[in-house]
Amino acid sequence: MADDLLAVSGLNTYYGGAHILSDVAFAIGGNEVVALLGRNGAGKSTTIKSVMGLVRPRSGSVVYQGEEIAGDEPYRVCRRGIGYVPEERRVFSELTVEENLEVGRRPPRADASEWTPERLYALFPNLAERRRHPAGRMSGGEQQMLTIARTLMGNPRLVLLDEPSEGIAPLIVEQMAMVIKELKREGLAVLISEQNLHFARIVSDRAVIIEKGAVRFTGTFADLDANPDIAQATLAL
Ligand SMILES: Nc1ncnc2c1ncn2[C@@H]1O[C@H](COP(=O)(O)OP(=O)(O)OP(=O)(O)O)[C@@H](O)[C@H]1O
Repeated sequence: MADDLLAVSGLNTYYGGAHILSDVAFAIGGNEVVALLGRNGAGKSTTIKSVMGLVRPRSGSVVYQGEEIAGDEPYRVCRRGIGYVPEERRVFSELTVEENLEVGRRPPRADASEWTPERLYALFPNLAERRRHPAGRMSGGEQQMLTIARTLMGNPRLVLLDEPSEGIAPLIVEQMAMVIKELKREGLAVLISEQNLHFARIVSDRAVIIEKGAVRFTGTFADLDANPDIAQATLAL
């Protein structure tokens, strides 16, 4: 659609000779939260990495704000306004929380209010308390929060979150859900890869289910509930 912020189509990605993504297609509207669901190894991370330019798709199209970006270098994709939070939390463990945030700082966008450390501390109170602590001493969930906050310091228009709730304490998962809802209120678009259907349902507008590297379902959670066989067959429930 013309008003899609991101439109992926016919995406085929290989690791060596292994054909991982087969004609993957989906779109994200300008202020939409879309959940990319699928079992372990379904191809969620590979899809996100293909959008981000971290793996180069062999064929297909990734159109962002009307421009083809498939195969662009990751730093170029980032400069266009796409923020990426990888599955493995990568904080600079020797640096403090506030120093980690500074590492992510990029110029503000003309059409949105700038993310500052103070705004981020309001959104992530745990980080505020630990702003002068080395990031490596925080819990896994707090490090995940810091990775998201650092990505927001880059003032992205679209955020790609790879399995943000994985291995995180329930209380932090709840905070994460609040954060994603806040990003939507701020006008951002979010693509979130998840195995946790419950979490995805709380935070997302729509679901895209991927199985063995191919999209099996695209629709709302109401559509998904109306077809319980799909979730049963494609998700680890
Ligand atoms: N660097 C790599 N080299 C070769 N094969 C890979 C590589 N990374 C992933 N794969 C394979 O590609 C397939 C898709 O993996 P991917 O990480 O995209 O899945 P996923 O849906 O994100 O699952 P997970 O929950 O495990 O992250 C899997 O079969 C995986 O083993």
